Amino acid sequence: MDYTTIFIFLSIFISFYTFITKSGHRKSPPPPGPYPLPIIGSIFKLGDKPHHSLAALSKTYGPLIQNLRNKKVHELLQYVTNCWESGKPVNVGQTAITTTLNILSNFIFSIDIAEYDSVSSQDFKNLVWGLMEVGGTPNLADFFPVLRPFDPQGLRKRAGYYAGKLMAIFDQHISARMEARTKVSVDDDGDGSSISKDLTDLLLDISQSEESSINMDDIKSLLFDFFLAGTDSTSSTLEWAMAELIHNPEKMSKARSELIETLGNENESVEESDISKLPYLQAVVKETLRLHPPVTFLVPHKATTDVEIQGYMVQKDSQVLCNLWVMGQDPNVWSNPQSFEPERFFETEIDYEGHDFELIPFGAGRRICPGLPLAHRLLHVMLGSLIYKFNWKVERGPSPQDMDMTDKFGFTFTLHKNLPLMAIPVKAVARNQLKVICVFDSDASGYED
Ligand code: HEM
Repeated sequence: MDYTTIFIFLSIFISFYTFITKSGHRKSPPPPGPYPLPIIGSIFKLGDKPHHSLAALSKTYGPLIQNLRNKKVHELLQYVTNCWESGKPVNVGQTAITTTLNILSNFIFSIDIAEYDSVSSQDFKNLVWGLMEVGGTPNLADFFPVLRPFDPQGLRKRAGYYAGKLMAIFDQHISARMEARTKVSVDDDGDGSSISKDLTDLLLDISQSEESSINMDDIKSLLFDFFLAGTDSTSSTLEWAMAELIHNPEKMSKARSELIETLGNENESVEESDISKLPYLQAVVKETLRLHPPVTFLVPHKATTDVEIQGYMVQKDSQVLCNLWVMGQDPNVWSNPQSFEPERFFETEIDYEGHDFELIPFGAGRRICPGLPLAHRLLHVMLGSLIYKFNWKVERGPSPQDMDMTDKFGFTFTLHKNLPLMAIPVKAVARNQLKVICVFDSDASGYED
C-alpha cells in the first residue's frame, strides 16, 4: 500500500468520524427508500451568500456577446478542419479549453489568451489547471488543523504561486486598460467615437462611479472566479459528451440525424437560436451532466442553523458537500444508471436549472452557478457544431465500445476523463460539395456521408 492510498483511507476515515461525531450525529436509522433528495432541498434553504451582481451581469451581458461566441466556435471548427486535413487527432478536452478560455478572455479583456497548438500560449492554461489541481487535492491540514501552519503538502504554497501569477496577469491587463481609457478621454475630440466596451470597461466604469462599492481587488477576484469556474467545467463536459457519443455510435448517429433534419445538409452552422429545436442534443448534454457532473461535490456550503434531515442532525456551521456523482448513479432515481441513455429525458421534465434536485450539476438556490446561461449555450453550440460538421473516430486501439471511459477522480477540482480523448475528425461533406467531389475526385475515400 503506497502513501497516497494510506492517505486516502485515512482521510475518508477521519472525515467519516468527524461527520458522525461533530458535524452531525444520527438520531435514528435513515428511512428506506430513494436517495434523500429533500436533503439537497433543505441545504439550499439554509441561506447562502447571494451572488446577485455576477448572476445579473452574466444574464444581461451574456446575449450581447453572441457574435463573439459564434466567431470563436468558427475558429474551433477551422482548427478541427486543419487537423482533419493534416490527419492529426484532436485532443478534445484541450481544444475545448482553448475555445472556452478565448471566449472568456475576449468577453473580459477583448483579447485571445490561448492558441490552439501553441506551446508558448499554454502558460495561462497551465496556471488555471494548476489551481484546479491544487484545489481538488485532499489537504491533510483540513483534517488535522494543527498541521495548518506547516502546510505539509505544500498546497497553500502552490496555490499562492498560481494565484499570484494569475493576479499579476489581471493586474497587467487592467493597468493597460486604465491607461488606454485615460488616453481616450484626453484625446476625446468630441466626435462621438468610442471604443467598444468589454467586461473590464464595465467593471471599471462601475468602480469609478461615485456611489461605487467595488474596488480593484473585487474586480480581480471576480475575473479570477470567472476564469477558474468557467473553463475546466465547460471543457470537461464537452470532452465527456464527445467521448460518450463516440463510445455509443448509435446515439451519435441519432444526434447527427437530428441536426441534419433540423438544419439541412447544406453546410449550415449551429446557432444558439437552434438549441430549442434540438431536443436530442439537449438530452445528450443533460445525460452527460448526470453521469459526469464536472463539479462533483458542488462547492462547500455551510449550514446556517441546526437542521434535522431524515433522521440526521446537521449542526449549525457544518460544512456540507453534495455528492452529485452518487446522486446521478442512484438506481432509485435513474433506471440503468450506468448506461448513457439520453432518451430517458424524453420521459421526464427534469432539467438542470436548479428546480429538480435529481439533477443539479450547476447547484441550486441563491448560489447556483451564475455562468449557467453561458455554459448552456456554449455546450450545445460547440457539441452540436463538432458532430454536425465532422464524423469522429477514436485514434487507435480498441473499438469505440471498448474505449477507456473511466474517471480520473480526486486530484482535480473537476471530474476528468482518466485518459484524454484523442479523436480523429473526418469532415462531413455537404450534399452540394459531395456532387463536386464525385465528379472531379475519383479518390474520395477520405470523405464520409
Ligand atoms: C458545464 C459548465 C459548468 C458547470 C457544470 C458549473 C457548475 C458550477 C457549480 C456546481 C457551482 C457551485 C454552485 C454551488 O455553490 O452550489 C458553480 C459556481 C460558479 N460558476 Fe459555474 N459551472 C459551469 C460553467 C461556468 C461558466 C461558463 C462560468 C462563467 C464564466 C461559471 C462561473 C461560476 C462562478 C463565478 C461560480 C461561483 C459562484 C459563487 O461563488 O456563488 N461557471 N458552477
